[in-house]
Amino acid sequence: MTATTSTPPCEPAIQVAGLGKSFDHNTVLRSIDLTVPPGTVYALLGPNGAGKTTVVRILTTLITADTGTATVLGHDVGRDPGGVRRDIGVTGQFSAVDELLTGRENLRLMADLHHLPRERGGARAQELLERFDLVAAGDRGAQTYSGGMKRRLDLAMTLVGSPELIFLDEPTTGLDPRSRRELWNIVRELVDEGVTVFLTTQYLDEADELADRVGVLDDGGLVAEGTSTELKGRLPGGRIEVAYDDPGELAAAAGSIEEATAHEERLTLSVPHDGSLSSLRRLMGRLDDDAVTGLEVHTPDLDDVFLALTGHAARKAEPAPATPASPAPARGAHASTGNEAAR
Ligand SMILES: Nc1ncnc2c1ncn2[C@@H]1O[C@H](COP(=O)(O)OP(=O)(O)OP(=O)(O)O)[C@@H](O)[C@H]1O
Repeated sequence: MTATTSTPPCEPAIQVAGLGKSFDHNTVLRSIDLTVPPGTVYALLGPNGAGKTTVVRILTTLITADTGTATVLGHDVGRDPGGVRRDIGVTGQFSAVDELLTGRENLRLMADLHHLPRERGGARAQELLERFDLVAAGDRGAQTYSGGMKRRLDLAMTLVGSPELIFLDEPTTGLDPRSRRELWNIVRELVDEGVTVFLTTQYLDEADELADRVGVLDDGGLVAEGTSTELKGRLPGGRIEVAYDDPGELAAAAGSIEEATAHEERLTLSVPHDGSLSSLRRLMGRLDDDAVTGLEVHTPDLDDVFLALTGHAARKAEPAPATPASPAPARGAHASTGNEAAR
């Protein structure tokens, strides 16, 4: 499957400026700005209640913003919601899968909603069952599926219409580690095919693994934005520890690398490091192979970044039971697929 690309290559897939939203007197989003280039993954990272789903709901035209502007694939979300809905796919926190139908029937239903001719719809369902490793289970009722299988089917249903941009709202919450990895691989494949992905997550490792850019949302404000490496690079504390056997060699190295600190008692040299491969390479080029006995890279992780930026911890991946705790809403409930948005 290849995503159709109607957006000119240089135009951002998503462009948001000054987006604000309040519910009654509760200000949920305060002037959010962000840009997502086509064919990339943007992760909106934040704890429960930060406002992530509200951003997704505005960008997918389910609700309107109070202030600011947003364009999605060139369509203004306020003036041309139909254009947005036509070109996107959305997989929400609650599954759109109808458990009374088989996997194949769910996919065919989506194909019907996209007005695919019958034969084409059948072929598309088969193609997606194969792609999502659901062929063996395709003719079984979806109520017999594991949490990971349901999530894969849900995403497959979103892809029936070959959207060029997909929104994934907390795609792996509640999945076990293996199912999370499977889903990550699927997301990577989609991006390789040119699909743009906007995902929300509470998981630092998910943002780290998947995203080209990460926006850190806390209490309705974007407190930082950048690549995962850039965000980590903002923190002091990244360093490379180089070990020696010979105090003379250590002293010589400390003399030649001015930003380094020698720890004579443990025979190590500590060199500040921004976490990039290039700075590691540069340092390696300056070390004497014969003198060095070991090397360790200490890099701050996104958890450190989050704590430093917000003053509180985000959530670490914690495998939950494979079956989602919440029942699936009836078909037609909000924010399950792009097609839902279109109805
Ligand atoms: N329709 C609504 N009416 C009133 N308040 C709402 C509504 N939708 C969201 N909120 C409030 O907005 C805030 C942000 O909610 P949102 O669902 O966007 O957060 P989130 O970051 O997606 O959280 P989670 O990770 O728990 O899904 C919360 O305080 C929530 O109670």
